[in-house]
Amino acid sequence: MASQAPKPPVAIICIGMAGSGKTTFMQRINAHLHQKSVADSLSAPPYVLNLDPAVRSVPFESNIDIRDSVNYKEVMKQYNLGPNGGIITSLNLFSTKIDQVMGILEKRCLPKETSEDTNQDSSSKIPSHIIVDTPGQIEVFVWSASGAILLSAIAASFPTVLAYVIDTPRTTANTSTFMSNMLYAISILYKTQLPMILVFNKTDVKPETEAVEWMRDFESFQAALHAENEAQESEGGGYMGSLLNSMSLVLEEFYNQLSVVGVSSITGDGVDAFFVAVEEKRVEFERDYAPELARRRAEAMERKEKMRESEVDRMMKDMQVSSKAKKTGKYSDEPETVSEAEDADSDSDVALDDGSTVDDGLQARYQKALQDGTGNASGAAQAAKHIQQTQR
Ligand SMILES: Nc1nc2c(ncn2[C@@H]2O[C@H](COP(=O)(O)OP(=O)(O)OP(=O)(O)O)[C@@H](O)[C@H]2O)c(=O)[nH]1
Repeated sequence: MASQAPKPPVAIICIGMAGSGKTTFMQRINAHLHQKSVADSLSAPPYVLNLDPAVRSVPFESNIDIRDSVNYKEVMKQYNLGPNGGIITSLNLFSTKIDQVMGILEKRCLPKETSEDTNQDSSSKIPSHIIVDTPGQIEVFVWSASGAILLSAIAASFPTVLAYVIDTPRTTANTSTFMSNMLYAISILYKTQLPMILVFNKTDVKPETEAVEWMRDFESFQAALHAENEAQESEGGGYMGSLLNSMSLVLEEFYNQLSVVGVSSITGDGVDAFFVAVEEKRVEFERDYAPELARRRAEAMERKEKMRESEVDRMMKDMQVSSKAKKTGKYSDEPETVSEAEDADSDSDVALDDGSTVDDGLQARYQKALQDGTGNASGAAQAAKHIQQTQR
């Protein structure tokens, strides 16, 4: 029986606010996938990318690390930049090497050409997941051109899922912090157009149940909001209260698009549920996102092709002008002498249906007028006769 071709790995991009626990979460899922690869011996360990140039040390080994190519401190010094400018510039420099990065990723992570040999050795195994750590300054990654280049390049080759890591105790401290974090997640979802999993981290400190309830049942969010207002003795919560109230209704649709899991990166609780959500999102990516990505890519290619064609047209016109100029030594199409103007006129004779030209037609009319000696010729013919006689 033919063995099933291995599926390409899912790329998990970990994003989240500074201190939400991205790096600890990465360490946890990395360890989980290493154990899995040893236990089932079907896949290679995960392929790990670190895209945070400013991190001092990471508690896991990366296969590709932005810090190997770009020295963040040196970038800041050389370009006289602050911390955020340094991160953006480092990402920009790294994104210029995206072809090489994707070349390595595709070589290491995509299934090899199928061979008859079913005794695959360990070197032919591919990882089941690619995991990517990103800078804590989300906006620097998500809203920068280089972040978009990196994300779209990965999503073009692999099913890609965003893991939005949330600090549960801090986010559920009050309704407005919770709402701000959800709005942030929405903006990332719409900016990246990739499937997203909300990872409520640090559940060993505070479980995710309250947050999930606020998402799934807007009445419970409104009850929490009401309780907060009462505690603060502000009736109805003023403008903020009514804004949060309306938001909770509007966001229902958004929440339905998300998978939500509670995880403790310290204890490992919820990691299995996270990988179940990743599989769901892989299916969603292939069903909904990949065709849309392919459509956008085809549109971009078409635009590029049209632009290239118009450039070629312009270039051809330029070349015609310059080859004519080469022959004549002149760079303008305007005739400069009378004989040139006559040449140009004769060049521009318009061909008629019977094979004659407009000029031929004029000649015929001219002849006819000459033969018509009875005096009933038209004014033009008489003028022509007169010219002929005077030229004798
Ligand atoms: N109790 C608890 N603490 C956690 C958990 N995950 C992370 N932390 C702690 O949260 C703090 C921040 O974790 P990091 O992993 O460095 O967070 P980060 O998002 O990578 O931070 P930046 O690199 O600054 O963006 C550390 O002190 C971690 O030990 C968790 O699941 N439970």
